[in-house]
Amino acid sequence: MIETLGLSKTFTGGVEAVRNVTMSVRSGEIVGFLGPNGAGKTTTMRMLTTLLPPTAGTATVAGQDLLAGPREVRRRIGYVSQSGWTDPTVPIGGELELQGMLYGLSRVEARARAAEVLAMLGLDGVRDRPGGALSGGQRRRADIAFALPHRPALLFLDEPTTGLDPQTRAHLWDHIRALRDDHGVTIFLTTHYLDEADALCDRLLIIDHGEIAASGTPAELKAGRTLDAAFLDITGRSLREEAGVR
Ligand SMILES: Nc1ncnc2c1ncn2[C@@H]1O[C@H](COP(=O)(O)OP(=O)(O)OP(=O)(O)O)[C@@H](O)[C@H]1O
Repeated sequence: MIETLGLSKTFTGGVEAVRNVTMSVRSGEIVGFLGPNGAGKTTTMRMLTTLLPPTAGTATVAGQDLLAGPREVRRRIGYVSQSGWTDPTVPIGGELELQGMLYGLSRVEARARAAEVLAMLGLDGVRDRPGGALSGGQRRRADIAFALPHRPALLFLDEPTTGLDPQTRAHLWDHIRALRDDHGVTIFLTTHYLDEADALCDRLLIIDHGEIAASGTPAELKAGRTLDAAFLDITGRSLREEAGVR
């Protein structure tokens, strides 16, 4: 579902945010992309979602060449950024219908698809509420709903559970699992919560200083340690942002 070869991004000014990343994500997996602050997670995700051009390397995303067919890639993926898309002032059901029409559905189809997506995420009861009148967990699920009207095969989630309480996070994991189990959506997500990575993900990729530092199932990476201990063994203990490392 995702194959990259030597994917790299150097920003103007010389910051090598992503260096020579070669990785793969198989269809039907939930893959967690972990790394310290500034490691290159969001930059990688923005390249894979066509929002940022790579400076080197190639990638195939959802069966399409990223560089040759970015529009085709966009048709086949959904992306939820850290800040989300939900407008606090607009009722989510109507907004979802509009999104569906933007993706080329007729009004009738868009209404049916909006109802389907709201049901998938347990939001049927709040379809007439504006984003600002939703709880934190409902709001994050609405953010995900806005990435689904066009039935993407692959969903990118950038820190989907940041700021949610433990109960709400666990509830969101159930919805993310159901997207994969019941609707066949492959999931690629970033998180700083290692308990979440352990509980939710089939496989983990750890990026550090722009390079893949480790990959494997949670059990393989842990190898008898906690995932926190494994993460610190792999990425070291130096602070990143304060130290201005790069
Ligand atoms: N537009 C930009 N111009 C210059 N440097 C950038 C730009 N965007 C990101 N960077 C730098 O690239 C590096 C990787 O940033 P990125 O946002 O990909 O990290 P991250 O792993 O997502 O971090 P976090 O966990 O804090 O969200 C950092 O050093 C960051 O400062």
